[in-house]
Amino acid sequence: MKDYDIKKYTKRLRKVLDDDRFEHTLGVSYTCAALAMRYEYDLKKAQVAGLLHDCAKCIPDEKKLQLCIKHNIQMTDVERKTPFLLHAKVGAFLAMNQYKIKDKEIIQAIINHTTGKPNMSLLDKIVYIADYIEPQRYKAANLNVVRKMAFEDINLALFQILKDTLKYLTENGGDIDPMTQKAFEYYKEEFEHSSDDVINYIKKQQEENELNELLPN
Ligand SMILES: Nc1ncnc2c1ncn2[C@@H]1O[C@H](COP(=O)(O)OP(=O)(O)O)[C@@H](O)[C@H]1O
Repeated sequence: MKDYDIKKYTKRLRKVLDDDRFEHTLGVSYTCAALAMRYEYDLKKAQVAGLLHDCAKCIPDEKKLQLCIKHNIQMTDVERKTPFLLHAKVGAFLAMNQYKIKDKEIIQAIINHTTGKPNMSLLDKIVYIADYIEPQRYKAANLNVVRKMAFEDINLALFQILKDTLKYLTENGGDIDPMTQKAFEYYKEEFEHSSDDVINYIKKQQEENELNELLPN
């Protein structure tokens, strides 16, 4: 197994992230580890990917843009207009160059953690989902359902998060990176009956008397 110095990464992150982001980062890392246990993925790699996913989050937008130009990191039009999205690519760059991460799956998972993408790897899915469900999160739609679903059917949980994120972004205006829509379409095709699956899943939970308030009668 590769040697990842989790203590050292954590120490550095404590310095470069604000308090809330640091707490979120720890939550994501532990949730990644829990999902990795469930889906038999390498625990250390999942923890490291979770730990580093937001390592560029507290860099000001202007600086992120400069770093992309300086290091020839390709930007899409949406990223140029909405530079907070660049924390994913800049984070992957820092993971490689400052944290000396060489593992391609970890780097890819950092790149994909904000928008998702079609045909995500298991680690991509673990980080993307952990970012949404980690214990400190409280605002997103259907959180209780998705938290449980994530440990029962990872693809269904992924699909539901993509769907709820697109709904949230559409309702709240602003630019939407088309990659999330592409990811949604990809997984929608993969489960032709996925909407039914999600509704059936929620109904089952209702029958178990756990989540009564989530569906209209
Ligand atoms: N396709 C997209 N286009 C624009 N914004 C997006 C897209 N997907 C996700 N976001 C938004 O990007 C923001 C940052 O996401 P993320 O990287 O997960 O950081 P955070 O941990 O702050 O939520 C979130 O508010 C999310 O709603």
